[in-house]
Amino acid sequence: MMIKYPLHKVAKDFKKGGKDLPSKAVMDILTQYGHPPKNHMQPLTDEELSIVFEYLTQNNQIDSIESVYADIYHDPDAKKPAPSAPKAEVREQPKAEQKGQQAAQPQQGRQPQPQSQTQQHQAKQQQSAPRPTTREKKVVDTRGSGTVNLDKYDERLESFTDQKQQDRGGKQKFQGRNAQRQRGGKQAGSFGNKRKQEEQDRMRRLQLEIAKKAPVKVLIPDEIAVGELASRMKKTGAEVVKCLMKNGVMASLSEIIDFDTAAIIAEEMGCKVEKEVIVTIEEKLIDTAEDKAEDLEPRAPVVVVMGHVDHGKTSLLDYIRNANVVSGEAGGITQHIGAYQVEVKGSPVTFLDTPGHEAFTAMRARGAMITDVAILVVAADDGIMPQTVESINHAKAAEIPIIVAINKMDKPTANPDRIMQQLTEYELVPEEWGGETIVCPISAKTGMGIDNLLDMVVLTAEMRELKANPNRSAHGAVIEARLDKGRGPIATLLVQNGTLKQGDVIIAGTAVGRVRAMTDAKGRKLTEAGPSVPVEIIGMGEVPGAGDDFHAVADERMARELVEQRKHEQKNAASSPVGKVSLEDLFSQIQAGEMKNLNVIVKADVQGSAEAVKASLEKLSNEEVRVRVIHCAVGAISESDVMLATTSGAIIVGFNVRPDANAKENAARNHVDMRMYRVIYDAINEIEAAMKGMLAPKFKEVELGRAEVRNVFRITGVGMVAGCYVLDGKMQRNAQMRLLRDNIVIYDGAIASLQRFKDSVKEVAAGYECGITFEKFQDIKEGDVIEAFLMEEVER
Ligand SMILES: Nc1nc2c(ncn2[C@@H]2O[C@H](COP(=O)(O)OP(=O)(O)OP(=O)(O)O)[C@@H](O)[C@H]2O)c(=O)[nH]1
Repeated sequence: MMIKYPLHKVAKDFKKGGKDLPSKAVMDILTQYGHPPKNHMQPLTDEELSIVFEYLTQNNQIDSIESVYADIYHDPDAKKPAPSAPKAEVREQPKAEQKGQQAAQPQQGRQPQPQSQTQQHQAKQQQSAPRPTTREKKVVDTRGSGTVNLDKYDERLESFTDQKQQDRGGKQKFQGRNAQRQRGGKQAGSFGNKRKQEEQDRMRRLQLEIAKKAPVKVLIPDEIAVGELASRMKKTGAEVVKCLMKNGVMASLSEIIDFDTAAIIAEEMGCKVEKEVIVTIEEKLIDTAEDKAEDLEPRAPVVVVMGHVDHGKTSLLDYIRNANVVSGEAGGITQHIGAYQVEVKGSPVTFLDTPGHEAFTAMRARGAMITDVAILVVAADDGIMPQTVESINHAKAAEIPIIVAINKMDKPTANPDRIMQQLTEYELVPEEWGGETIVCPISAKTGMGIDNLLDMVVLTAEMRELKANPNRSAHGAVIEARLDKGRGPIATLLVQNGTLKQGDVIIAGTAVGRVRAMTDAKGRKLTEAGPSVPVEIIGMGEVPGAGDDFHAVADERMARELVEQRKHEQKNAASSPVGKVSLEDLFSQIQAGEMKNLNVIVKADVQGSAEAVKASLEKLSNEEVRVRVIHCAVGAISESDVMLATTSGAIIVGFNVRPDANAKENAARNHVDMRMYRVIYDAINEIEAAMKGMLAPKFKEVELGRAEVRNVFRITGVGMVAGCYVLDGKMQRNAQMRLLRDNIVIYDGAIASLQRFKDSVKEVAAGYECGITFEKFQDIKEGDVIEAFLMEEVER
C-alpha cells in the first residue's frame, strides 16, 4: 500500500514562526524544481518530498548547532506554558502504519498522555522551539550524522530528566532521546529530516514487501544441488526438501537434481523458472551451427589407403599421384605432404598418404571422421596378413566403405581367388560372389586396373553424396605436423567444411596461430582452401597434434584463452584417470546401464588360441551385456591395438603374448585395461566374474627387470643355461620369470638358479651378466628376453 502524504500536510508539518507553512510555499518549491503540483491535496512522491526537505534544509541553515540548544535550555521564556499541543508537530500516521511498526515508536511517545515531570520538561522545550525568527531558521542538518554529535546534547538534556525516567531502562531512554531530539528541533529541519528519513524507511519497507510478493525469478541449469536451488529461490533448504518430498523425491541439500525436477519444485514454490544456459568460451568462439541444405555443395571424397606392410600402399599412391599429374606442370610434385588431391575424370579425389592405419586411428580417436572411403591393399601373392585384419577392423569401427585392391596382379604367383576366399572370413564378400564388397585386381607396378579402382572410388563416393558448405569459416583436421627449424611449426590440414583463408586465426587442440602461408601438395601458394582440400600451413604458435580438430575463428584473444583452458584441462585429465572400461568397474557400469557392449580385443600366440578365446568370450554375452570381440589377431600387443582399444572403449585380452614397449606406454597413458593370460579358462573365468561383479582379488604384476639371452650352453647335470645380460631393473632369485621370444610368452615359471660366474646369487643388477636356468624348461634360444616379476595383491 502506498502511503499518502498530501502536500498540505507536509506544509502543516513544517512550522514557520509558530504557524503552519503555507501550502503555497511548498507548491512554489515544487514548481520551482520542475514538479508543479495540481493542488494542495496531491500526495507527494518520495522524490518530491526530497525536494521539499532539501530546499527547506538548505534555506534554514544555522551557524552553530550549540547555539540552538544553548538558546533552548537557557531561554527564560522556556518556562512559559506551551502555546499549542504537541500534536501539531506530528503528522497523523496512517492507521495501518501505527498498528505494527516498531520504527514508529518514537512518535508514539508523543501521543497525549498524563503529564509526568519529564514530559513537562519536554513540553517546556517544545514550547521554547517556536521562537523568534532567528531561531526558527536554525536547522540541524542531521543527514551527515557523522558530523553532528547529538549525544553531546543529550547529556545536557538528561540533566533535565528525573531519576524515575532514567530508571526506565536503556530502551526507554533511547526512545526518550529520540523524542527529545525531535522536539528540540520541532519547527525546523531537524524535524523535517527525521520525517524525511522515516518516510524513506517506510518506502523502502514497502518496496521490499512488494518485491517479496512478486514471484522470484530463478535461473536453473541442467543440474543443480538442492541447497543451491533453495538459495536461488530465497527459501530455506528445509522448505525445498519438504516440497521435494511432497513430490516423491527424497533428496538432501547436497544432492543434485535435474532441471525438470528443479523446475517443478520452483514453480510449486511460486517462482518463475528460467533455464540457465552456460555458454563456454568454446561455444562462443567456435561456430558449430548445422548447415542448411541449400548451402551445401558437393565435395571431393577423402580416401585412405591401408594394408599390410609391403603389400604396395606407397606404390599405389605414387602411381595415382604421378599418373594424374597434369601434363606440363612445372616440376610435377615438388613437395610432398601427407595428403594430396588428384582429378579422376574431372572429379577431384583427396588421398591421405599417412603412415598406414596408425594415423588413421589417431584421427578417429579424436572423433575426427575424416575419411570417406578406405582402399584395402592386399598383395595377390601373399594374402590376408595381421595388419590387413587390423585395417579391416579399423575401417569397420569407423563405419566407412572398404574397397579391396588386390595388388601385384602382374606377379605369376598372384592368386586373387584365394584372397577373395579369405576376405569372406572377415565379412567382406566380393560383389561377384553375391556380396557387397567391391574388389579390384590391380598392379601398382604396371598400372593395371588402377583406373577401374579410381572409378569405383568415385562411384562409392557419389553414393555417399558427400557435401559441405564452402561459405563459412573453416573446420577440419590436422593430418600431420612437425617443427621446421627455419619456418617454425608446419601443419598439414585437411579442410572438412568451410574455406580456410590466408590470414585466418586457427585453433587446433592446444595450438593457436594465424595462417601466414598456405601451399598445396605441389608446393603452389594458395590464398584459400575449400572443403576436402589438403594444405600445408605455417604460422601456428606451436606444433599441433596429428588428428586434432582445427577451427578458423574470429577472435584471436578468445582463442588463446580457450587454448589455456584446454591445456589446463589436459593437465587435470592427466592427473586423474579417465573413465575407461576396465574389468574392475565393469559390473558397476553394467548395473548403471552404461554398458551394453563389452568390446574386447584378443591377441594370442597362435591363430587357434585366438579363435578359441574369441569364441569363448563371445559366449559370455547375456541379456544385459554383449561381449563383442572387435579385433582378434595373432602376435604381440601393439600400439595400434591400444589405439583401437582407446577409440572403441575396449579391453585387451592377451593370451600367451605380451605388449611391446610402445603399447605398454600408450596403454598406461590412455588407461586401457590389458589382461594377460596363460590359460583360456582363466581368461573366461575372470571376465565372467567381472561381469557378475565378483572379481577375485586382483594381483598386480610388479616388473623387476629384463635380461637378454646372449648365449646358451649346456652343462651336464644342470641342463640348458641362459647366459644373460641384464638390460634394466634386476633379476631376482625368488622372482617369477617369463621367457619371451618376439614378445610371445614361451615359458612362464620359477627359475632353478641365478648365478654370477660360479656363485649362486640373490639378485643381479642392470648392466651385469648372469646365468639363469629354469626348473622345467630347456628350450632357450639366443635373443630371447627374460622378464622377472613379482605378483602383488591389489587392495580394492
Ligand atoms: N611386382 C609388383 N611389385 C609391387 C607392386 N606393388 C608394389 N610392389 C613392390 O612391393 C614392395 C613394397 O611396396 P610398397 O609400396 O613399399 O609397400 P607398402 O605397403 O607401402 O609398404 P610399407 O610402406 O612398408 O607399409 C616394393 O618393392 C614394390 O616395388 C606390384 O603391383 N607388382
